Amino acid sequence: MGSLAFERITLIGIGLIGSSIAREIREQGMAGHVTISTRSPETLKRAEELGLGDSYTLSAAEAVKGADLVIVSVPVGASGAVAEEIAPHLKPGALVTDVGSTKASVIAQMMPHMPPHVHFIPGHPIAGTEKSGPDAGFVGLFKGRWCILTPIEGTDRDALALLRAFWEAMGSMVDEMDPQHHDKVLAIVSHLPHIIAYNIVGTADDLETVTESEVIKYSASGFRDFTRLAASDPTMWRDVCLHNKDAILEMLARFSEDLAYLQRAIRWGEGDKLFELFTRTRAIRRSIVQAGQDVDAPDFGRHALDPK
Ligand SMILES: NC(=O)C1=CN([C@@H]2O[C@H](COP(=O)(O)OP(=O)(O)OC[C@H]3O[C@@H](n4cnc5c(N)ncnc54)[C@H](O)[C@@H]3O)[C@@H](O)[C@H]2O)C=CC1
Ligand SMILES: O=C(O)C(=O)Cc1ccc(O)cc1
Repeated sequence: MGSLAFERITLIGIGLIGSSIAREIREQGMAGHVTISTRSPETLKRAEELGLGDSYTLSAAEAVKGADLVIVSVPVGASGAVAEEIAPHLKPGALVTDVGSTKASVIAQMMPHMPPHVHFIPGHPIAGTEKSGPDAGFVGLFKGRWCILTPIEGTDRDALALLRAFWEAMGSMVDEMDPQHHDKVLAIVSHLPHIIAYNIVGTADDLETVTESEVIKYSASGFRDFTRLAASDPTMWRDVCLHNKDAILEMLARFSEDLAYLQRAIRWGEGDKLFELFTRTRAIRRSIVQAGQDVDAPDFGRHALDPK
């Protein structure tokens, strides 16, 4: 086993994120035994075919028995039901975490079920792709990416340090954040971009004159980047929208105001306003690239002409 090792790790949900964690655990020998549980028999069978764990069960309750670390990687809307099912079977001292894209709602759903003898620490790796399912995961997904932990007041320091070490072993950089703050930040940097992508691709699809011909034909342009995001998992993103409603609506209101400003500048031919905005945003892109936050995965919509 590797230097950071758990006797038994249980993964509930074995899609893109769960299976990437499983692959990394396997690669690094981080567990004596990995139990995998998921809702659908087909996905469980596929996880077994891929050899992602040591044992497989459709029962989340069975899966968590004796586990030292339980990682819940299901759509955020399913967190409460999973917590309710596993709670009575958790071993005293077990560390329970999740990877959900929203945090306040996951805490509200899971916390009431958590027995006092376990450590529940919510988390969110800021790493992913538009793909889903157990085949989509890969070793290295979390490398060099942030993972945000949103510990609840009174969280055991040793348990927190252990979860931090776990994500560092996954290759991530770890930050701690208040859950409400997390939800606001993620609303603008992740949730809105996806909503905008779903919207623009939907609009293009509604414009019947361009679909099935020009949209596909000329998609090697900016539109292509949007189609990647808009191909993301519908269940996952439905849940994100429903479970980070307030922060998303707040950011959408700001977005609409700023869009109206842009619309007005275009209508009135105010080139200086457009130029000023486009110059400011270009600087942001460059600072992200410089900070090493540009991603290496070939599928991330990067263009050959992007700044290095
Ligand atoms: N896809 C991404 O890029 C990222 C996703 N996340 C979060 O990670 C979580 C999982 O997302 P993905 O792995 O991408 O999704 P996925 O769709 O690839 O996998 C979801 C897994 O959850 C299982 N599942 C669904 N409902 C369930 C239930 N009620 N009980 C037990 N298992 C259930 C599915 O069978 C599947 O194994 C979500 O909460 C998402 O917000 C976090 C970071 C990035
Ligand atoms: O595919 C992309 O570009 C992403 O933004 C991946 C992603 C999706 C959801 C998250 O909560 C974190 C990362």
